[in-house]
Amino acid sequence: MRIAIVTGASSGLGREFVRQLEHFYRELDEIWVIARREERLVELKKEMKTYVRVFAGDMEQSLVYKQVKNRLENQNPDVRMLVNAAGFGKIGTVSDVAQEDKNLQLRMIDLNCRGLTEMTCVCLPWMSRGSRIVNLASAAAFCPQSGFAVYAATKSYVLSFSRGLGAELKDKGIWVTAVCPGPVDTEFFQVSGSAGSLMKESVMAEPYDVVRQALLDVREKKELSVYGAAMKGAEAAAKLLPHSLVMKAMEKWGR
Ligand SMILES: NC(=O)C1=CN([C@@H]2O[C@H](COP(=O)(O)OP(=O)(O)OC[C@H]3O[C@@H](n4cnc5c(N)ncnc54)[C@H](OP(=O)(O)O)[C@@H]3O)[C@@H](O)[C@H]2O)C=CC1
Ligand SMILES: N[C@@H](C=O)C(=O)O
Repeated sequence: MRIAIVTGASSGLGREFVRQLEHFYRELDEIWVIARREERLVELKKEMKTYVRVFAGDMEQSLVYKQVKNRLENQNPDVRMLVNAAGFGKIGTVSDVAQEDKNLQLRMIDLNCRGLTEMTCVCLPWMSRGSRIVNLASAAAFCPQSGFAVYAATKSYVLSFSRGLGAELKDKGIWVTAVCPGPVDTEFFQVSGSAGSLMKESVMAEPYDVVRQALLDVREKKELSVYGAAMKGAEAAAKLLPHSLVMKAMEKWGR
């Protein structure tokens, strides 16, 4: 049995991956979806032609990883693709965010870094030649960001982890792609707080376009998927210019 597993499938980019996977990978027998909001996952299941198996659980807790692992052990499927999309951010200085909720940034690190790593480790034994791992990093991974410091750091982790893991798995024929979008019009900003800058609003992308580009890049075994000219420019700027300069520009126009 060939399956794909998608975390963060109840909204935004994760949900869009599930929708488009059906068209990109017609040979899939099942898609396993993970998020806390079960009713959203059930809605998604109803609209899909492919069988969707729902795992409703909090990836900050251990139970859902055990449930996925048990199911993998029982069914012994071939995991053709893992999409790690579950994640969140919070706009604000480190001390402001901590004052509002002292655990929030620690939870962010837990989900964005530990959760993504744990789900990858759970799935890896069931992956084989040609399987893909797709990790949702962000353009925020390219350079530190004041006013979004913990989030940007978690996404740098995701980018670095994806590259290192990709190098480890190359000989096994398992390909890892880090997806690094700029702002995308999802519920992300309801959680993080408003994007609130003209610059961000002007480059806001649609989930459909970002995911379509990502799946094309995944097909081509690209290490990185960066959607749109603006974010390609941001990636180049972060490579070529001192980060202190990029950070100043971001502070002036970015938020
Ligand atoms: N939108 C943007 O501008 C960008 C987003 N990204 C990244 O893309 C990924 C997807 O974000 P996006 O789709 O935009 O945002 P959404 O807020 O729309 O989706 C986030 C998803 O993560 C799930 N999630 C959140 N917390 C948990 C948890 N504790 N356990 C299980 N699932 C959880 C949510 O499901 P539920 O609440 O039901 O649990 C939801 O399905 C994130 O990693 C984000 O950092 C990267 C660049 C840009
Ligand atoms: N890229 C977005 C988050 O990851 C943002 O710029 O807010």
